[in-house]
Amino acid sequence: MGALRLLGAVDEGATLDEAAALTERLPPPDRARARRLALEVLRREDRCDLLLAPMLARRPRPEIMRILRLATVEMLALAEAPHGAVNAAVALARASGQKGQAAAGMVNAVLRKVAGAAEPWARLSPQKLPAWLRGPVVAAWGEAVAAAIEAAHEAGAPLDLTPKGADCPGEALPTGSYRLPAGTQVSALPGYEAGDWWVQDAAAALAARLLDPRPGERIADLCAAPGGKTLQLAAAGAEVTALDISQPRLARVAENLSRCRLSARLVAADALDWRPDQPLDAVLLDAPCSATGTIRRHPELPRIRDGAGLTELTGLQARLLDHALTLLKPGGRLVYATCSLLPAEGEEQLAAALARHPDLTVEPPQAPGIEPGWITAQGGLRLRPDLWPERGGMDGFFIARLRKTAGRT
Ligand SMILES: C[S@@+](CC[C@H](N)C(=O)[O-])C[C@H]1O[C@@H](n2cnc3c(N)ncnc32)[C@H](O)[C@@H]1O
Repeated sequence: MGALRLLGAVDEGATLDEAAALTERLPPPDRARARRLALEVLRREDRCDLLLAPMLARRPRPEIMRILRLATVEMLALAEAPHGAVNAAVALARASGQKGQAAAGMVNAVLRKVAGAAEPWARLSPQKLPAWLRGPVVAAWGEAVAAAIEAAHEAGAPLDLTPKGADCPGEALPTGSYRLPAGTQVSALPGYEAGDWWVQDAAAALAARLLDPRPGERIADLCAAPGGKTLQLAAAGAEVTALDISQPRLARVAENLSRCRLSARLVAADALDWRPDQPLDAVLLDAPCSATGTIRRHPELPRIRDGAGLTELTGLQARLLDHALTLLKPGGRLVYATCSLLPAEGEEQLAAALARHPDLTVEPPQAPGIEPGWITAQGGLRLRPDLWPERGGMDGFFIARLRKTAGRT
């Protein structure tokens, strides 16, 4: 029932995080299962619809369609017992208002067919990216990479941790993050209370690693919330100013710093209006973006976004980058990052910044575990969900380390 509420809210345009209040009253294990099921369905909606279409005389109303998809995913993707999934779906259909009684018979008949459809299900391809995103991805890396990204999106994301010091649960990754299976209960892991680590995707953790913060350096994290990168900078001993335009989101940075027993100066402000008292050694600019690199964790994103507003976003990214450069001392360094699969927010931003600022140079990404194939011709780092397939992938990111070589950029 909880998963259906979440899926209904996404159909209305909400993100899963925004819809979370709908399951707030459920006991924690039920709430976790509702979210997990909703994620698994959202990763396979198109696949469900393709399988179901020939089994349906006509497309049922949205609520019944959601019940059918949920039971299909339970049986065919999660290998749950058919009789339990079918009975639960029939009960949900019955409970769904006056027309539910009539729909219950159809739901029962269709799901019995679905239970025997493992072979056609396995032949269906993973859900395609929406056209506004697929076009630029295919143009940049080709059809095979787009298909591999789609497969990675369907597979979902493991849980990655960044260690504060040496101790961290999970399997060590070459880049310094630690990996645990998806669905691991974070608060039950050793070191949670002590703040020995924090949750952060392995790709996201590379932005601060490329900046290579040193003890005592004055560094600003200009778009800091919820704070994963601020924690990395503070753990390295830098004197960090963590800035975010959103006060509520900045409160999450404060919580995360407090759990990990780290400190930073917090500033709620528009980065475009902010200046430090003295020029900075380094700036981390993890700019607001389409977040299309995080679809493994937010599979509803392609459903509720249509690519509108991208021009405004890329304009803001360029203005933030230009402003960030003015905050650096001569010779200072800046890492620009976006969790995006769109070259317009990554490779093209870097090219445009280099054209606008002749005394800006790109420094090759240097950090343990970086593979040569991830480095672009211009010296940026292009990370995609289809990389590390044998390890469980990573989020999509573009990261570039820049050096301001002279006084003026
Ligand atoms: C990609 S998220 C940052 C994630 C963060 N760096 C981390 O690692 O946890 C982008 C952040 O930029 C903030 N933001 C957007 N526009 C901003 C602006 N003009 N000035 C400062 N922060 C801004 C948003 O509130 C959001 O928290």
